[in-house]
Amino acid sequence: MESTLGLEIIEVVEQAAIASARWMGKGEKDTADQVAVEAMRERMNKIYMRGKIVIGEGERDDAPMLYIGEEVGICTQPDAKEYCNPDELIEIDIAVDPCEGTNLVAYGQNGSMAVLAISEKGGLFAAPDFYMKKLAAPPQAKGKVDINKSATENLKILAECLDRGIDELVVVVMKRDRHTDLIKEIREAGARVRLISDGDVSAALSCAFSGTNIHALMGIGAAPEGVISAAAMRCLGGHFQGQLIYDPAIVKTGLIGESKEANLKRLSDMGITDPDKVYDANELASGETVLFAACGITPGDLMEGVRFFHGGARTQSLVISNQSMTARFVDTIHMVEAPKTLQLR
Ligand SMILES: O=C(COP(=O)(O)O)[C@@H](O)[C@H](O)[C@H](O)[C@H](O)COP(=O)(O)O
Ligand SMILES: [Mn+2]
Ligand SMILES: [Mn+2]
Repeated sequence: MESTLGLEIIEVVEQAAIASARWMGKGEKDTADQVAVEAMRERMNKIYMRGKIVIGEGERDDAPMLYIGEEVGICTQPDAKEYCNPDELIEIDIAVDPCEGTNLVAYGQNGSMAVLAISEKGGLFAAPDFYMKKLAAPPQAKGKVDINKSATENLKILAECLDRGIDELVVVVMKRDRHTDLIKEIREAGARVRLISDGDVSAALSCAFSGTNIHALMGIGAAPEGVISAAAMRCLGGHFQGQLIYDPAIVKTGLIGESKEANLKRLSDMGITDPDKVYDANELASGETVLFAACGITPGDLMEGVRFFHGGARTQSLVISNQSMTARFVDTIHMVEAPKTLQLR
């Protein structure tokens, strides 16, 4: 599945990132998101593939593009019969977040990216738009830290695995009221906390790379982003666990506004029999083939943001494959017209 797909999806995230970056710092989060969605979809529909969106835009708000269930790829288009035989292609599932960190883009802050994950049909957990309690950590701690343990215990384990003191650990936590106790506990255990306003995919991913000075992600973010993070962490051999959060009282925000009972019913209707199950990366991204691609919109810990210049733009992306066992950083110059200069770095 992946030989040319791995290359094409770089362009998919690049185009989304470039489109969104034009709205960087303009205070218009919806536009920054919408243009990324349009650009991602347009480029995706040029790929010779039979894809279906399993994690996409607005599960419940009737999003017009990249909605869950939308078929994407040139072979799913109305005139497809003219140039491709869909029966020759395997069906693939796609999870997208064309603008992960819309607030970050709108306010010119670091850490936003265009991102997607791909697997064969059924290879990605079709998470509902619920919250997810997450624990991400470097490969050395895989299977040793545990989301069921306290933050204090996990920090002790992490320090041992990384052969450093707890005071030499940095944990990323989203700055939310629901994390007040967690932040207190991490600080009391001796570790340092890096609070982020948005963008926990970038934080999870950063745990897999030493040199980012990020050693764990703890706390509750969105479930779809958890699946996308898990896809990358599975390929990178990092630790990732996620547990769905369905009780509005725990998250203390309006996103899952219904009652706990209604949310439990919704999970049961989806066939989720154990709502409290802790999923690991292999379960959230269980496919034989898993591909992940991201392109920085604003600068981040792993990638540069989009930089525009006269006649073009420069992007940095990351494409990860569990088949070729590669994590490839791709630096691209996009030439809209002949540029006056092309800078080497
Ligand atoms: O920050 C995020 C926003 O993503 P997006 O809407 O695509 O710009 C994500 O990384 C978070 O995982 C998540 O969506 C968030 O924690 C849920 O929102 P909130 O209720 O504000 O915590
Ligand atoms: Mn997001
Ligand atoms: Mn988004």
